[in-house]
Amino acid sequence: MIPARAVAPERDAEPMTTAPAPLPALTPRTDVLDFLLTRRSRPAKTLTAPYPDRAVLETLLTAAARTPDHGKLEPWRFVVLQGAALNRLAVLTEARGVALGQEPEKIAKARASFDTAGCVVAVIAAPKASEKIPRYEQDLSAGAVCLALVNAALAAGWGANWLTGYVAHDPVFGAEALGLEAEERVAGFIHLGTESAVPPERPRPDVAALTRWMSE
Ligand SMILES: Cc1cc2nc3c(=O)[nH]c(=O)nc-3n(C[C@H](O)[C@H](O)[C@H](O)COP(=O)(O)O)c2cc1C
Repeated sequence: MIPARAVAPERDAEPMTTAPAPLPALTPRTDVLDFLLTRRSRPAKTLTAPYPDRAVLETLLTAAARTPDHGKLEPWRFVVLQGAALNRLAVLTEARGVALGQEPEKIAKARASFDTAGCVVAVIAAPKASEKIPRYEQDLSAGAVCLALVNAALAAGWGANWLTGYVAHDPVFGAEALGLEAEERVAGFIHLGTESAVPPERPRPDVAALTRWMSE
C-alpha cells in the first residue's frame, strides 16, 4: 500500500494574515490635551545639535504617518535630509532663487534655512490617481502629516518648525534637489533639532470669532 503523502491543506498555503492589534478604549489623556493646548513650534534658526538620530526619526515618521488618509492612498512620502544633502539643497536654493528672479534677501533667507539646518524632513505630497478621492483631499492629508510630524517631535522634546518658501513650490527644485515626480510637491520642510531658546507665545486665533454654532 502506498502511504498517503502528507499534503498540507490548501488553506495552509495561504499567506498568514494577522489581525491588527486591538486599540485601547478611549480614556481622558489630560497630559496629551495639555500638550495640544500649549504646543508651539520652535523657529528653525534656533534649532541646534544634537539632532534626532535615525531611530528617533523612524519613530517620529511612524507617528506622522498615522494620519487620516481618505481611501488609504498614502498620498505622501518622506525625504530625510542630513549632512551633505543639506549643503546641496542650500546651493540649489540660491541658484533657483536667482533663476526665478527672487529678491536677494529672500534668497539669502531661504539658503540659510538649509545652511544652518542639521536635520530636515521634506514631507512630499505624492497624489495618487483616483476617481474617488480628489487631489485636494490628498493634499490635505499631506498637510496633516506635516502637523503630525511637528507635534510628534515637540511631544518627544525636539524643536520642530514647518517651513516652505519658494523652493517648495518650484518643480525644477523638486526634481533636481529631491528627485520628485512631476505631480509631486513639497508640502513642508520640517526642521528638527534641539531647542536653544524657548520662544514667546504668539497671538492665537479668537476661536469664538471663527466658530459658528449651528444646531438647526
Ligand atoms: C504650509 C506652511 C508653510 C509655512 N512656511 C513658512 C515659511 O516658509 N517660513 C516661516 O517663517 N514660517 C512658515 N510657516 C509658519 C511656521 O511653521 C510657524 O513657525 C508656525 O506657524 C508656528 O505655529 P505654532 O506656533 O502654532 O507652532 C509655515 C506654516 C505652514 C502651515
